[in-house]
Amino acid sequence: MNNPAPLRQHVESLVSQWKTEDARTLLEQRVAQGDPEACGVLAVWRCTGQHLPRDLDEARRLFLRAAQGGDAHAGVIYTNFLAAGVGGAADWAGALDLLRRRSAIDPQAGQQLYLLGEMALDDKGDPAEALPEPRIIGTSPDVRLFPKLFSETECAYLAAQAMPLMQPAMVVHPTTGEQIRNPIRTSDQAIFTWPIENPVIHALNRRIAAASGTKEDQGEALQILRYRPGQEYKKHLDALAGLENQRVMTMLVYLNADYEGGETVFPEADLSVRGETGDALLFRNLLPGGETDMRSIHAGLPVTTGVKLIASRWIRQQRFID
Ligand SMILES: O=C(O)CCC(=O)C(=O)O
Ligand SMILES: [Fe+2]
Repeated sequence: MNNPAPLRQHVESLVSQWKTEDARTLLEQRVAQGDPEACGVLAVWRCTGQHLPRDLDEARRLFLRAAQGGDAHAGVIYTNFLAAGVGGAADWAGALDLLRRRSAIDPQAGQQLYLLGEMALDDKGDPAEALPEPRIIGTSPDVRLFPKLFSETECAYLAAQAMPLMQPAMVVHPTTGEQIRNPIRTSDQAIFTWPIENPVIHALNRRIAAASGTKEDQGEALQILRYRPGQEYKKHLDALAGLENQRVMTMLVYLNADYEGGETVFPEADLSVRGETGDALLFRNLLPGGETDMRSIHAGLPVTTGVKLIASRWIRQQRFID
């Protein structure tokens, strides 16, 4: 009988001895024999680009095969890829169908179906009804606030999903492009990368895209930021020097309001914003000609009491592949 655990252990042990080629050959042999465990491991390698060139299409096929062989975790990732069109065409109806089937045994799937049922969505997962009209907060830079873009339930859901994933927030190093710790940004963050961007998070990303007049695939992964007392995001520009596909806009959604301090401020424009739960702040980081708008410099002031939670999405000029 096939016992999957030893394969994973064997592969890990080969990798730790720098025998990655042997591990890869073993996995590929087992994949050829239809071993779901091997499909699951290789899918993760293909998805992350660890040990093998990254290939999202191949990752998606392997997650499906692993799922068909009974790997529930691979099934979750496959559903997420299908909903968001990662590694192949999007199939929103197909993803909902998989969620429905899983909901019999997986409360997370049931919760997602409930939240999606509360949203008015079209057959692609886009908002089917008009979004709140934005209030213009400033014109240079362009800053607008969409009251209640997310419901209280959606905000609470994002916060709950993010909590177990919280890690110290990073910034991009200006010359190497690496993610580094920096006292400019002392909050914690959780990032909903593609494998964990479930259909609810995807539908919220589509709502952000619709409100900002952009395509969903221009957005970087949605991040949840948590600021405890004293934590802040010091003055910075979201546009980064040297990016070819620049961060044209930023959308911040306030997930709660029971804290003090923590305003989002634009010192050059003399603006200070404090959203209610579900309010979304959209601002432009670039001038119409594409250069960085230095007036878009902004900060999240230190929280003084309570905990501030926001969702943040940096939106690129064109399709963004992480
Ligand atoms: O926390 C805030 O209010 C600002 C967050 C921010 O600037 C960002 O996520 O880029
Ligand atoms: Fe920012």
